Amino acid sequence: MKLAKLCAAAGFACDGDANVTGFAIDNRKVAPGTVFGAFQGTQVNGEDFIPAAIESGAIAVVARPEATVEGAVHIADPEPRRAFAALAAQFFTPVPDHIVAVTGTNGKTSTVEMTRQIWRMAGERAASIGTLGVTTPDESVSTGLTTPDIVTFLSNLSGLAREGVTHVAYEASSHGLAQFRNEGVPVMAAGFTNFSRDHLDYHADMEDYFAAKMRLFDEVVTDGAAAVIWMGSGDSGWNARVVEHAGTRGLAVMTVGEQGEAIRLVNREPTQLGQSLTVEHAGQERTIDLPLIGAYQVSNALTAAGLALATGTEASRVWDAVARLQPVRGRLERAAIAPSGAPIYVDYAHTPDAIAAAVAALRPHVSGRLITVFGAGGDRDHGKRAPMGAAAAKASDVVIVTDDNPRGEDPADIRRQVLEGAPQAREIGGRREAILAAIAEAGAEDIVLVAGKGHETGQIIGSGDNMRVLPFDDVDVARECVAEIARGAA
Ligand SMILES: CC(=O)N[C@H]1[C@@H](OP(=O)(O)OP(=O)(O)OC[C@H]2O[C@@H](n3ccc(=O)[nH]c3=O)[C@H](O)[C@@H]2O)O[C@H](CO)[C@@H](O)[C@@H]1O[C@H](C)C(=O)N[C@@H](C)C(=O)N[C@H](CCC(=O)O)C(=O)O
Ligand SMILES: Nc1ncnc2c1ncn2[C@@H]1O[C@H](COP(=O)(O)OP(=O)(O)OP(=O)(O)O)[C@@H](O)[C@H]1O
Ligand SMILES: N[C@H](CCC[C@H](N)C(=O)O)C(=O)O
Ligand SMILES: [Mg+2]
Repeated sequence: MKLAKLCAAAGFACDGDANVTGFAIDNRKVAPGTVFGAFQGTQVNGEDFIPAAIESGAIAVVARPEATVEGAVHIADPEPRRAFAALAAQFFTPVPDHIVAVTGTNGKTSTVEMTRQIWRMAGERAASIGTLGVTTPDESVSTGLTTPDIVTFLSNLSGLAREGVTHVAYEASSHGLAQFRNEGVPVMAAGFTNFSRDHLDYHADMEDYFAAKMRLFDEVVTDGAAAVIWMGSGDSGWNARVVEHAGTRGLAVMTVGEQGEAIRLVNREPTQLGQSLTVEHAGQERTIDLPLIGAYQVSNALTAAGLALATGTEASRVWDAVARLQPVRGRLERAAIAPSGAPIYVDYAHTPDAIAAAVAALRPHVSGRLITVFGAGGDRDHGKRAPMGAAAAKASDVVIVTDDNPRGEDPADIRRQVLEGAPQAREIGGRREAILAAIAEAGAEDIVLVAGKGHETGQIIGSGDNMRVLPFDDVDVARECVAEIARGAA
């Protein structure tokens, strides 16, 4: 496509009859004919790479008006990331017809994954994009980030459309929203799970973090899109504020939950293998046996149901699918059974709220003690560490504080900060040793919860040039520890 035509389609004025061959935000990925996005980042200023990008064949550079661009067209915009997204979206077409996005502090991955499952069971060709990577009807590929960079995101979407995928649910992280990493495509429904402390290393405060998430409703979704918003019984006022944002934008608001109007959770009874839900939708009350444990998965499943309904999936098919949902990898996943008989669960809880939710999910199933093993990630929000400790200590019987991706920090320092919230907890630095100790001590009536890493397959040690990722998968390690204890006992 010619540059001028692309600009016009995106609402920019620019000259150029050169053919655009691609888009890049890293000068090392520029090939002849590329449009280069030069952004000021947290590590370096992308504008410093403009000459190198032009040297490699960039025909146009999207950058702030004050940046210097010589030898290529300067597409100047005070918000170059947004402008770049708008342009690139004209290039990577077509995209699937039914795109929905989910934001919130916890539950995004679970909700997009469940939305994908519901669509698939209803007979659609569906995919999801998020922390677990890109999951299509045929395969799953990791991207390394929850919300990939804009070029990867848009090229994935057009690639999915080429493969015949018609329905996509993607996870919109606050980083992704703040950096315009997921713009330009028609989003027909947006979901909101919940809001609580996280990422205050990146966002100035809770209001700033919330404002990043609200861009999804204020700006990213198409006019008239649906807004599927969880409204639980114990929610903080944040969810009501999302309803206000959606209303102001004129979106079709669907509230879901105990306080929901479109989908109302009337009752929830834990059963041995899941929970029995009474749900009211479109004037009809239904009982659904959800084959998953934990109140938090009910929120995610019903939000996913709302998104599927908002994209036109027939109600009876949606509710049938909810009753057949498969567990999401690393979210209350039962990894193994200890030789004593105690089940060992792996969960991705890495915020104070998520730890509280994971512990609460298991509590009704424990007749003995709940033994919780977890740590906090390095080079991330320090202020969430003590509250994570407190959340674990409040509702567990035994807490073991260990390591979780120390990155560039001293792991002992991170543990000390977590222990400030859980002074009675035990400290065992090595994650394998901690998991082994928990399983070894668990009796037949106990449950072990290993929180924080979920589906992750590595422990990140060091940063910058010294960063190493040591293979580490909580599910595998739990199984190995069980085998080791069984061997020792034999
Ligand atoms: C803090 C953060 O979000 N950083 C992300 C951001 O980097 P940045 O824009 O600050 O980039 P930078 O490294 O300063 O470089 C500035 C610009 O110069 C360019 N550059 C740089 C070097 C060079 O030689 N040439 C060049 O052109 C870069 O491509 C970039 O465009 O954009 C990059 C490209 O999209 C991301 O890879 C990078 O993620 C880093 C690795 C990261 O760890 N991000 C985490 C915190 C993150 O995004 N997490 C969220 C939230 C998870 C959740 O809660 O679900 C996620 O969505 O994954
Ligand atoms: N609706 C919810 N309410 C409270 N806690 C939840 C909810 N859903 C998930 N959690 C907790 O958060 C953890 C992470 O869930 P999930 O991966 O779905 O969230 P996420 O928003 O994608 O997280 P991330 O921001 O890291 O990508 C779960 O393992 C669970 O402990
Ligand atoms: N085990 C992880 C979870 C990280 C979740 C991710 N979404 C983030 O905060 O970037 C850690 O703290 O390292
Ligand atoms: Mg996620």
